[in-house]
Amino acid sequence: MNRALPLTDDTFWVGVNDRETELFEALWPLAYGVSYNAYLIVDERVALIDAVKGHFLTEHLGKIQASLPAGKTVDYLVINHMEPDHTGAIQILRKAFPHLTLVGNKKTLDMLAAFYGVDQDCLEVADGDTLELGRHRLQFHLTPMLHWPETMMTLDTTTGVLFSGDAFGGFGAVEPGLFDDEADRELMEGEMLRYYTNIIARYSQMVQKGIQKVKNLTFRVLAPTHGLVWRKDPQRAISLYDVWSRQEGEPGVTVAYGSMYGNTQRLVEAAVRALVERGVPVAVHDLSRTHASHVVADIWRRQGLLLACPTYNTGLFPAMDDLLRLLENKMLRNKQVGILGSYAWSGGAVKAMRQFVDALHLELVEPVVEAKGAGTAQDLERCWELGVRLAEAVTRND
Ligand SMILES: Cc1cc2nc3c(=O)[nH]c(=O)nc-3n(C[C@H](O)[C@H](O)[C@H](O)COP(=O)(O)O)c2cc1C
Repeated sequence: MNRALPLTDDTFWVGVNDRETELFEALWPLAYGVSYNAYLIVDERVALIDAVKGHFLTEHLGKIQASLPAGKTVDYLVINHMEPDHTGAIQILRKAFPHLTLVGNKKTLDMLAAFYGVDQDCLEVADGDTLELGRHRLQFHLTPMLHWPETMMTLDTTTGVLFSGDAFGGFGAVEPGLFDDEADRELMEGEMLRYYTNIIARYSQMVQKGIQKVKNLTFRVLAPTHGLVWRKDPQRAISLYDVWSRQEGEPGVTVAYGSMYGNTQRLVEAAVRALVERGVPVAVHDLSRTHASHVVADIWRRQGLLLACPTYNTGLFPAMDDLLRLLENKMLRNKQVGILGSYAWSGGAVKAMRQFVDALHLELVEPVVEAKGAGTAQDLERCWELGVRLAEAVTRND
């Protein structure tokens, strides 16, 4: 989208779509791109709410200039979040708008100095402070760890637009629709879950605190720094983040497995068959083929988890090791977990998966199956039984 889009009479989306970056944070694939949302409020004094990744400055500046009435400049840049995908263009923006004042809280200003050597023309704000632009009144709400320590939200109390920073954001470029009522909601909500699980999930408790804070605010449009702007149903975005941060899964099972030569895969198939025959929704991911960003999102979505891999050099198959470290870092909770593994002499993978389940206080669903090589008929029977038990576990509260 190469033009600014209005949210209200005098508030414009001046963000950009990024379809060039392959990996967000050099880690997470962007199959549908990502947007860096920035907003311009044109009043007696003009405020830019957040900016974009430095690489996209030309397009961003073009949109700002197209929205600025003749003779006006940008007076304030409100920094809700310091991550460089929103601040990378700050030094050039300061040159383009020489009277620009940078608005942030104490932690923002500390990071501004550290990231860009900027300590002039800054306005420090605290929780609840306001800034008058003329007709518009901005109110700042600190929301630490959503998703960095300095993150805050800015509420325009005049128009009821809540600029929420990374909170309630999602992956996915907004070219096919900036607003929730014009976009492919299913696709964008899937990308939102992937954003949540990959970027925000570790701070789920802080998300809960943020949601409590947001519930006390009066607003009608929710405008995050990535993904859709919610003007029709902002509560939908909040309820999605609410469910994800409480780690309430749907009644289904995500299977994450690794297998070099097919032995573990056969064990998995027996368990999956039992689940499918009981009508339990199952998503199966071969960790050697599917990027962890998708696997983690699916794990978050469902109540049940089946982990399966062979022993590799006395421990976990490396792709499983990576996945478990990620889940540990994201503080996975509230899952019912089954474990399967294959080995040839010492074993080790099953023990490590068990330790993971114990360390995260997840619920282990028995039987745990550790088969030697291809496994016996009894091993396959036990895998089937595990599938039955998992099905019971994830549907017992239905
Ligand atoms: C590189 C490599 C390392 C392995 N290390 C171990 C090991 O330390 N201990 C063990 O019991 N089995 C080990 N195995 C054997 C596998 O765990 C076993 O063959 C298993 O059945 C393979 O399952 P898969 O067909 O699902 O890949 C290793 C196999 C490979 C290829």
